[in-house]
Amino acid sequence: MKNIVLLGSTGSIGTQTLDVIEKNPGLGRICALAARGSQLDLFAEQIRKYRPSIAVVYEEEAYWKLKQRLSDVPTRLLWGMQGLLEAVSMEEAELVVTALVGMIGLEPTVRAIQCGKDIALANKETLVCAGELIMKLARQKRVAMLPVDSEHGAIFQCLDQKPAAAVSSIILTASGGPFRGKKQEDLRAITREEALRHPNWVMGQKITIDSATLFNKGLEMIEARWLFDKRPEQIQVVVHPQSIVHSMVEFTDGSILAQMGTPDMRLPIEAAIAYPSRGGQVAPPLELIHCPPLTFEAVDEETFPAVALARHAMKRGGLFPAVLNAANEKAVAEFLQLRIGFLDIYRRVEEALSAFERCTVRRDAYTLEDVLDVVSWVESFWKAGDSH
Ligand SMILES: NC(=O)C1=CN([C@@H]2O[C@H](COP(=O)(O)OP(=O)(O)OC[C@H]3O[C@@H](n4cnc5c(N)ncnc54)[C@H](OP(=O)(O)O)[C@@H]3O)[C@@H](O)[C@H]2O)C=CC1
Ligand SMILES: CC(=O)[C@@H](O)[C@H](O)COP(=O)(O)O
Ligand SMILES: [Mn+2]
Repeated sequence: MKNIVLLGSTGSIGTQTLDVIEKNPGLGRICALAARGSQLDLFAEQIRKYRPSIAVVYEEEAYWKLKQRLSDVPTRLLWGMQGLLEAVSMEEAELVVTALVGMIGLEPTVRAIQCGKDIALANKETLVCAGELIMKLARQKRVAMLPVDSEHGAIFQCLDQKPAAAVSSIILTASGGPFRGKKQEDLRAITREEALRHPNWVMGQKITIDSATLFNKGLEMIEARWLFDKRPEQIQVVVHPQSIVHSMVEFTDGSILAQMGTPDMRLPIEAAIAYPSRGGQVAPPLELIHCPPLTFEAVDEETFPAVALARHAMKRGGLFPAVLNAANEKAVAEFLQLRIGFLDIYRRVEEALSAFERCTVRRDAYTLEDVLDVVSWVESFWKAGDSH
């Protein structure tokens, strides 16, 4: 039984994590919950049900509302970044599930590792922005980095106990998203609703748009590079529209190991929390006889330039992946607010990378503060773009 801090408990990964724990009573005990504060009814209900020692709501206004509503509950309520940092540092915590969305997860993840807590990592943006720094710290602190992202969970299982020198490449599978088979002209008038309709997974809005642009796969390439300590050239992507093979590892002898399962996030969530054991059945098993044919095809990088942009940032290294990620976060938020079109997401990320190229010298080593400065740099870059 692990004592778990769950950051982002009201989201898609957060609610599925709670479902996994409920279905496996021996797996874990919730000692802290955190959310932003946009779904106060659900968050209050979770606090009443799990009675964590600490509950954090990021927004101050939401905190005051919650404090009134939960005056009869012994849970300590906190707010803001300070609250998140306090939750991940709590003495009793053993495992932190990072299921919040975006770069906001960076500081709490770093603090959790500094405090020696194992990490079940869903929040891929943190590794994209600061993977080198985070993995180095995790090695120093002997902290386990357990991937929740379905592809990385699959690779983690394929790599188990294999010597690093025997691995030639990592093959990430991509569903291809809702617009697979379309050309650039078709993407010009894509609506928000069309982009939010993922063919295989029901997820939060930000990652669903990332899957539609294929930036999700770009971010996952960088996530895999750091999690599994591989060179950029060793990370490949193949489109697999059925999302049944969750990813693969190719070995030096040409043999490929794949991990398969129904497309249900409760499986990788459970594998991460239960590691090194395996939990009970939390999702419908894969019935091979009823599976659709499993197909594989190349990524159309001309129509979907996200993979090439991410590969460029990954090879460039240093703070470039943080720029890619921060610019993508801004662009997706604006697309969701109907302020920019679908193709503008690629344009804005590309412009941010080019502008960063012109204004900085390459720095291979960077600090957490440098990464946070990149967020401010992207903010200013954005404002300058808006005023043109
Ligand atoms: N959903 C999926 O199937 C998968 C998701 N991932 C990754 O997991 C992460 C979470 O994704 P997903 O669950 O889809 O996202 P959702 O948008 O569904 O949920 C995000 C969660 O984070 C919380 N949150 C957001 N900002 C803050 C903040 N500042 N402080 C505290 N909590 C905050 C939200 O709280 P509130 O409800 O109050 O806004 C919510 O609980 C992402 O990094 C995503 O890329 C990876 C693989 C699959
Ligand atoms: C479930 C999960 O891990 C998502 O990251 C998923 O992989 C998105 O699908 P795409 O392959 O379309 O990006
Ligand atoms: Mn994924």
